Amino acid sequence: DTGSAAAVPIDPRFDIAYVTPVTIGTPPQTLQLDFDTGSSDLWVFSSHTPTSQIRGQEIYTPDKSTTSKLLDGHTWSITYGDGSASRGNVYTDNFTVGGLAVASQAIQCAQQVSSSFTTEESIDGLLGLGFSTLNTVNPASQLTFFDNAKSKLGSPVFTADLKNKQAGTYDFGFIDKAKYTGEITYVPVNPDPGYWTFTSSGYAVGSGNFSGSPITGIADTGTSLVYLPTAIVTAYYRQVQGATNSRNYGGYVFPCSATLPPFTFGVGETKFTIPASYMSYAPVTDGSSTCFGGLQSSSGIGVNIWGDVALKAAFVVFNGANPPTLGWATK
Ligand SMILES: CC(C)(C)S(=O)(=O)N[C@@H](Cc1ccccc1)C(=O)N[C@@H](Cc1c[nH]c[nH+]1)C(=O)N[C@@H](CC1CCCCC1)C(O)(O)C(F)(F)C(=O)NCCN1CCOCC1
Repeated sequence: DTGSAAAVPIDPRFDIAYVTPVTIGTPPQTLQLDFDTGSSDLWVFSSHTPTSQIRGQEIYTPDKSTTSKLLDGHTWSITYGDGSASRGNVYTDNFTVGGLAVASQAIQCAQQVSSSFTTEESIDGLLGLGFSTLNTVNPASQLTFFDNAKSKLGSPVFTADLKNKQAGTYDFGFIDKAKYTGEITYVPVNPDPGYWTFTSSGYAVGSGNFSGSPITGIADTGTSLVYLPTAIVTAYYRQVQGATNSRNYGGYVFPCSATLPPFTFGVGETKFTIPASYMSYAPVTDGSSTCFGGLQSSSGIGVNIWGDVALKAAFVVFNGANPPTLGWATK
């Protein structure tokens, strides 16, 4: 079997996140989930979420599904890097993504979500595509959709083709040659503690020389920006007139009128260039002439993160074979 579904930016102005339609239960209930390779919980706004915490999101109502089953005594609780959090109980039910079906997928129903989830009306929940070791369900951790689907897939892979300010695609079980150019460069993945961790072969700022220093980080579709070591980030913003590291805004900002250099990163012998237009994330507040950079320092995070700003510049194969690998191709 295979599956293919659109990854739609939640905001047409800047790519903060992407959502993908999924169906849950019988008859099918459609929700828009944020596919996140940086976590491994599949959780949804639900009939168990207090109405005071719901603001326009679609919800999953297990009682309306003839195939839902309560996973008795199981609970979950997750906190993300940006401090947002959610927790609740667990059902199993039929689940499909782009025509690919899993019979009894663990569906984590939110009984509590933090305010940043309530205010993000376009996200009805998350679909974790990290390794199942990161799943937070107690007393028995649950498998991700990808791990449940793997045995039905022609090839144990999913691919991310995220795009700038337009809909991209998540494919499951096959690699679409029409979505990339040249050859796919595969690199090893360290699946501990549960992220798609790989090592980039180096970077260049603008037309500067390529520095071949290895950068270990995670490929994370659920993170908007790129977070790299401070030395790389300061080298980049040294080339941006008026750039400063703002404590007030929590990162590098610059005049929106500034000329930005592109940023190149290596995977094996292949070079990927993030165009300057991706490197300006958004005005710090609506209408401001100060813009927040798409490249920020990872020093406060503890891990380097290749988020959407970088992933949009490539076609990425998440190969769930044993051992897992990551494939990168230009497009
Ligand atoms: C708007 C912005 C300034 C660019 S932002 O940084 O706030 N963007 C958010 C994503 C977002 C989307 C839509 C609306 C609002 C926010 C962002 O990039 N958040 C990262 C920031 C970060 C990462 N690290 C440090 N800071 C994050 O938490 N991403 C997680 C998924 C997000 C969570 C909020 C809602 C959207 C999806 C993540 O899963 O990708 C993660 F990997 F960063 C993470 O936190 N993974 C949780 C890993 N745990 C380990 C223990 O076991 C359980 C799982």
